[in-house]
Amino acid sequence: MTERIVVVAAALYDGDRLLAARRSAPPALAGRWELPGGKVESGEAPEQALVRELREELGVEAEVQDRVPGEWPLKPPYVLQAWRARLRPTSPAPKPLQDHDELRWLTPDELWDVDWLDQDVEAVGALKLLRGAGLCRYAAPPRGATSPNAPAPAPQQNPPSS
Ligand SMILES: Nc1nc2c([nH]c(=O)n2[C@H]2C[C@H](O)[C@@H](COP(=O)(O)OP(=O)(O)OP(=O)(O)O)O2)c(=O)[nH]1
Repeated sequence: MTERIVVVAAALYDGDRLLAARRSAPPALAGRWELPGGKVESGEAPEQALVRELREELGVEAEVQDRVPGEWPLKPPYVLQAWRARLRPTSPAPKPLQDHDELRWLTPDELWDVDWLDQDVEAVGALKLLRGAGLCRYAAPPRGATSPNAPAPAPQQNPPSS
């Protein structure tokens, strides 16, 4: 059986803004947006791989937090996993040093404004499953929509007074 190789991706937050990175290569993926990260190397823990990839690709020092529930198959033998992360207070700001040609910090309302890679649509949709204030506004895009916007949550109904 072929070995599975995990690609780790960061849901890197600054407050409630999520970092999206536009791929510059390979040609088939260039121009599409992803959560930055890369392949876990032999002997590496996923969290270590993510810190390394974020340092190499963006020049940042990141702290990896909790895992985003789920796992998304890529071209075999790769599978995508995502982790919530944030910048360490002393970290430089991210720059597109490797593999990317543009970065965007997306507010919750802008989350679906970029053309995510197919599996990232699933991964970004799963961010709503994370615990944490503000994140409950994230929702998966409607099926078939090309540039969906996450709907605002329904206003909370007050219970009827008796
Ligand atoms: N990093 C990353 N890769 C993703 C995502 N979604 C997705 O389909 N992929 C694909 C693109 C690539 O085919 C593969 C990861 O390759 P990569 O080029 O980022 O990995 P790497 O930095 O370790 O690359 P390399 O050493 O092989 O050059 O997974 C995502 O959100 N983040």
